[in-house]
Amino acid sequence: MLLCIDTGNTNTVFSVWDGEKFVGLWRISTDHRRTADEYFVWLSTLITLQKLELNIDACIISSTAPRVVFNLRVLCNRYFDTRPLVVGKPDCLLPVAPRVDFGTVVGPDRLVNTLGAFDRHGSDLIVVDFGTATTFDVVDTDGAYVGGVIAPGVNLSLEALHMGAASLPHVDVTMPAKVIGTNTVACIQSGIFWGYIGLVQGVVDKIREERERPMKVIATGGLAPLFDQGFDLFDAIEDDLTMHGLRLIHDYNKEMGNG
Ligand SMILES: Nc1ncnc2c1ncn2[C@@H]1O[C@H](COP(=O)(O)OP(=O)(O)OP(=O)(O)O)[C@@H](O)[C@H]1O
Ligand SMILES: CC(C)(CO)[C@@H](O)C(=O)NCCC(=O)O
Ligand SMILES: [K+]
Repeated sequence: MLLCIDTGNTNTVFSVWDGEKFVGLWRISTDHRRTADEYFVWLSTLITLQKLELNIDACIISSTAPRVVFNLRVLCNRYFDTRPLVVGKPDCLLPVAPRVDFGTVVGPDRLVNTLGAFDRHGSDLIVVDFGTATTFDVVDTDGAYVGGVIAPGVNLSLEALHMGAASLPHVDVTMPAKVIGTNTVACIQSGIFWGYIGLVQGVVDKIREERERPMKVIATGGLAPLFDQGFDLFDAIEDDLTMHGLRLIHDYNKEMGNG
């Protein structure tokens, strides 16, 4: 069975592919100080609680936080007796290479998302990920990542308002009933919600204009459903896109006789 690990800047998600489906999905906050032993105690407790019989014999990691990888590698070596594939490292093969400026290190989450989305939806895609950052990844006809857009994430923007302005409280994002807020919280919620609707719509339109062709929009990340309430922004929402991409990359490496 394959253990897939997706480390974002805020959360790290673990899931296991049993050969037919993903079993279990476990989320822990990202912290580079967490040791292999800590991960294992946490993970094995949850696996036991769910009465799952897991035989992990392969691991793949995507991490947007480079410092976290060391301890995740130790986890895979020590507790699962395997050498993990790490997306973005030279010894992890990708079905198609990204086409970006020389020397650019593309976020591994973006590479994984684009490969996952290309497998399910074919070419000419815009993948929108509502994570710590809100990213737009453009997928070309051959499935290659050819660039995109990085904007601050929704929760990061809310946090920044609270941090930077003494009288603004911390607010959770929701869809406000009206655009014009009549109290501070409603004003912030409106700014964030309608601001991001406008951001997504505007960026998608601009990308389509620049590419001069129709492009499907695939959304992923915890907040994607919130921004889809009746606005027709996305052709599909897939909460398992990153896990799907990780599994594909693992299978591809196996096919190529790598690891
Ligand atoms: N209504 C909501 N308001 C605030 N946060 C929400 C809401 N719904 C979901 N979330 C958050 O979305 C997150 C899940 O999203 P996701 O895993 O895509 O991104 P992340 O963990 O924040 O970022 P990263 O992947 O960069 O670490 C959860 O942390 C959850 O708290
Ligand atoms: C943009 C984030 C933070 C989104 O998770 C991540 O993909 C990242 O750190 N990327 C590196 C820079 C780039 O993708 O061009
Ligand atoms: K993510």
